[in-house]
Amino acid sequence: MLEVRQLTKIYNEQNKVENISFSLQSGQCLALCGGNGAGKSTIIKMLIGQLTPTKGDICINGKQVQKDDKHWFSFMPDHLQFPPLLTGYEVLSLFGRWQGATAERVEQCLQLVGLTNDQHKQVKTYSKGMQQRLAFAQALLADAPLLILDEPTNGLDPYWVWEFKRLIRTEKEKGKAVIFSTHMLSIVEEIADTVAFIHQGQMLVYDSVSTLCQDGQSLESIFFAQLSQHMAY
Ligand SMILES: Nc1ncnc2c1ncn2[C@@H]1O[C@H](COP(=O)(O)OP(=O)(O)OP(=O)(O)O)[C@@H](O)[C@H]1O
Repeated sequence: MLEVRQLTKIYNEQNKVENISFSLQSGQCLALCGGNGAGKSTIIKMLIGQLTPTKGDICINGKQVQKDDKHWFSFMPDHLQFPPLLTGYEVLSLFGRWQGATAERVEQCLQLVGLTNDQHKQVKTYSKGMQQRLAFAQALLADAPLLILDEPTNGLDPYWVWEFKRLIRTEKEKGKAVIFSTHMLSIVEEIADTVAFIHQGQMLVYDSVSTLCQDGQSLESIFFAQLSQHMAY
């Protein structure tokens, strides 16, 4: 459903993301991995139309995506600032109104992320993990074919990381495609079908997780091996 070709953003000579190509089918999950400053958020910002690519194509079902064409994805940013005085329920209802979600869907999403009991508390009283779960609920509201999540497990405790993985599997079973960025490679091994390893704006590895890990190697050891090869030049 999604085809990305030669996606490039040149901020300046030192800071750039170049020639990123990948494809994604419905029901599949792609993880974007890489160190700090590798280029993951830049790729995501180009996908969601927040940054104009220097060059490259983004196509959905064979058609080039236009800058303001947003109905094909739901997005969870890495930092989502909520109005602090509103309750969780009020925040999600607002997002629901913008996205055309029903009141029932709002309640369903609050329940999926475990915030039903806290829905009438002001967001300023939420912990970091609770705010992160509210941001995830916001991305689940709409019925878009692709979920794009920027570091969705930041601040989640082990139980909610486990729940996040379960929810993503459910979205995949419903036919949703998922792209997420993360530093947590164990999560990638468990829920992603393909992985792109970005280093200094270049895609060093792009392959299926099962192929990469077929000899029992972990993604961590595979990526470190790639990194040391790359740094040796
Ligand atoms: N607006 C900008 N102007 C210039 N350079 C930028 C800009 N935004 C990001 N960069 C640079 O582009 C590169 C990629 O940054 P990006 O935020 O995409 O990395 P990331 O992989 O998401 O990092 P992290 O894991 O730390 O969030 C970095 O070198 C960064 O300094």
